[in-house]
Amino acid sequence: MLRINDLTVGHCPDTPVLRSASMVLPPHGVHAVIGPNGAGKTTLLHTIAGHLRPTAGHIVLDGHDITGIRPTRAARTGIALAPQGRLLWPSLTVHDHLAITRPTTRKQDRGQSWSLDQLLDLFPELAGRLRHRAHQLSGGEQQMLTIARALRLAPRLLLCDEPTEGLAPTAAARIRTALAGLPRYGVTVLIALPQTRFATALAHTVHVMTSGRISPALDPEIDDADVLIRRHLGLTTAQPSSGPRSPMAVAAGHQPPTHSRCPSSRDDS
Ligand SMILES: Nc1ncnc2c1ncn2[C@@H]1O[C@H](COP(=O)(O)OP(=O)(O)OP(=O)(O)O)[C@@H](O)[C@H]1O
Repeated sequence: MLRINDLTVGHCPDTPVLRSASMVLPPHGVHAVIGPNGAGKTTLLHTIAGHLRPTAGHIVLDGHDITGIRPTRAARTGIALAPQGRLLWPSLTVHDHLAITRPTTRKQDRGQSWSLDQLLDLFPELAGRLRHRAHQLSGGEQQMLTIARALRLAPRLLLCDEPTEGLAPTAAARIRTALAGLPRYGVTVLIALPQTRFATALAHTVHVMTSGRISPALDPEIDDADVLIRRHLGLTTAQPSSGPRSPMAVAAGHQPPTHSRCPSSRDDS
């Protein structure tokens, strides 16, 4: 469904965050990209969603080159983003969020259209909260609303950035169950996560991102995530006695790109 070839993109000129990153996502599954903070997961999702323009490489969705398209066109092409931090409108109610979000997807690119009732079937917790404002919701309910709002766009590809961030285990498990069910409705899901365990419990394929590069796909049913992460980092599988214990801990100290905030690379002129 999605093919990314040799993608290079950054936020600041001459400072790439992703460097020749490549990955292939088969359709109708849940796929995860995992990696430590600062590895570039959000940058990847935002580039697919059209918020950042790559300086090299290609993004191909169902055979169509969508490299560098604008966010509105990405939405029309069937891509929706459930962003990190949720970015809800605090003073609008749950009902408002779902009522004002409508598919802009071109008919031929549209995935399943989600009515309010269908979204409440997916997230029954929101049914009793329709008149509540977003800021009155729990973290788990806010995350459900974030995903529900993205589904209102009738996407074929849902990008989910750290959907369990800050959630209690029970709320995280609810989100996991909902995301795991989406391929049944024809939605392909790409999730960015810092933790290995959640990804391997949910995803059909897992990619590891470190220092702006993406590993080949790992099948969590067959492969051992820690082994893959170690291999990707160029470490031996043997555990050094005095070294860091977890591969993710190693990855966290594995030279994430460091640079100051600078204006976005998108040129809107
Ligand atoms: N708007 C921005 N301007 C400049 N640099 C940025 C901007 N957004 C992110 N970066 C930098 O890009 C790099 C990758 O960040 P990104 O958010 O993509 O990583 P991540 O893997 O999603 O991490 P996290 O889990 O912390 O969100 C980091 O070095 C970060 O500081």
